Amino acid sequence: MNCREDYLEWDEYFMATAFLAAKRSKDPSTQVGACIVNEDRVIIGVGYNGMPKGCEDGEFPWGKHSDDSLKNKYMYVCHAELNAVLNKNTANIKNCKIYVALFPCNECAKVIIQSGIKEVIYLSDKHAHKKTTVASKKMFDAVGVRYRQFVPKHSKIVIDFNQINWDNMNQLPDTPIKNRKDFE
Ligand SMILES: Nc1ccn([C@H]2C[C@H](O)[C@@H](COP(=O)(O)O)O2)c(=O)n1
Ligand SMILES: [Zn+2]
Repeated sequence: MNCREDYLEWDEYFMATAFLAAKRSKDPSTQVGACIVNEDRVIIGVGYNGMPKGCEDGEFPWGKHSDDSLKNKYMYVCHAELNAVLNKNTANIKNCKIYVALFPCNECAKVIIQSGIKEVIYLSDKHAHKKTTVASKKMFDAVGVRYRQFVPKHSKIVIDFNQINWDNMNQLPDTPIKNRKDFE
């Protein structure tokens, strides 16, 4: 039997991990995830955008259109990249890569640079026109942090919790069809 050919490539795997982390975000409008990977292709930190620990969701705003900036989320929310760096499980993250759904803002760019991350792989650059993004690129260019866009081969990666059961069943030729219904 030959090995599978439709397995995830490394970039897909790490970007998908970032997107899975984003599913934890409580931000009603934009959920962002980030995944930091070391030189051995080991994930050493994952994060998503959220309120700081202890800042209760009921007490802090998720809106963004109030004239009073204290009533908007931007004052409080921690970005996915920041959380991924803070969540790292190793002291040294020099020469790591960070996979992130959106191009990092200038504040995250500072954190990325200071932590020693050397490459940013992003999916969307939809805020390219904003000064925060221009500033990020200016800093990355100045210090030699590489950045490149990830172009997915598959627009969707489906996680089906039932699949593990189906695969096992398929390896058992005698399994009655009626039992397979339990896993549908
Ligand atoms: N690179 C980024 C960009 C944005 N975020 C977070 C910050 C907010 O929670 C949300 C953006 O909200 P929007 O202005 O689209 O309503 O995404 C991030 O974590 N990393
Ligand atoms: Zn940011």
